[in-house]
Amino acid sequence: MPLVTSKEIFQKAYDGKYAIGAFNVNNMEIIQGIVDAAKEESSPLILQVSAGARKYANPHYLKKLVEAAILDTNLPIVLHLDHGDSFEICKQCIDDGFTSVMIDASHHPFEENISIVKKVVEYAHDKGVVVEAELGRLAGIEDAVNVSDKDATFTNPDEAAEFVERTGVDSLAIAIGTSHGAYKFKGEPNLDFERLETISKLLPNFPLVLHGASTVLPEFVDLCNQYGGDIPGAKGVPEDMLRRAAQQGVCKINIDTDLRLAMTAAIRKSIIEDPKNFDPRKYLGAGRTAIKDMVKHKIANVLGSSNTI
Ligand SMILES: O=C(CO)COP(=O)(O)O
Ligand SMILES: O=C[C@H](O)COP(=O)(O)O
Ligand SMILES: [Zn+2]
Ligand SMILES: [Zn+2]
Repeated sequence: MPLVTSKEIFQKAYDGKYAIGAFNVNNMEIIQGIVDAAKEESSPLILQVSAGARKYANPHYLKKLVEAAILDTNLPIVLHLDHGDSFEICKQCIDDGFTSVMIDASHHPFEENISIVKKVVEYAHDKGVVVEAELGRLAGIEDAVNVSDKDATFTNPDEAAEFVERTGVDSLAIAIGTSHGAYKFKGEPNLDFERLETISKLLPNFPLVLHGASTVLPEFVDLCNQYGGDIPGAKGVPEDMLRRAAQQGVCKINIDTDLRLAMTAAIRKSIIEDPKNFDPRKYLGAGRTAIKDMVKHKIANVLGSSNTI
């Protein structure tokens, strides 16, 4: 099966009130862990590549690894650019065969965001590629940019409706209180579900996207810390809030931090518990299994996309 766009997958998810996981990929073990999990769960999948991942792994390697994953599994896989910050990087990925790109011009003023997104939409749609944009601004670390809490802004529902209408974008990332990374809340976790409800009412039958949606499961933070890590006070979005969001028009849920924590915990544990080992396959293999288990858990127990192919 060739790579697919998210169009039909999102429509089914919207109607079925579940969400598709968009998982960040950076190397072979991460890709294999995610894809094996989706295969066992019979779930569609979005593999997303950030600019940082392209820099780390070399775009050609990542593309070929994703192609290998399809050969191996026959799964419907969307290859998506995460947080493209310019028309140029979106064009590059479209020309490289990505089936979906995110143009994140959310740090620009409203009108400028619209005109950058329109340009990407025009180029992408012409080539059968779908586009995600962002309105409002999440706090946390995105590539090299650290958005402070005071610079973060929630999505304005009326602007969201106007933005979608004027850009022709296929999906929209919204800011309702999530943030990137492992430190999402200082106090009790809280998302603005009223705002989400208003946005989804103004945009019926339109797929919304939730970034910064890792749960930061305490057992994995504890495991990292138990084996020499130093990750104090990490906190994420509770799983029941993600389930609730999936009922309200959120069709794509972005997860990176939870994979990083699971893989790091497993590798730390493997290295410490087996000090005589110096074969990378042992600890990277443990990391890959941890990714697979985490993704299976997400698909089956949080996103609800098992057996939807
Ligand atoms: O939104 C993300 C990637 O675009 C990832 O979010 P997390 O840091 O919560 O995993
Ligand atoms: O949005 C952020 C993702 O977690 C990607 O992170 P990265 O830019 O460090 O690859
Ligand atoms: Zn952003
Ligand atoms: Zn993101």
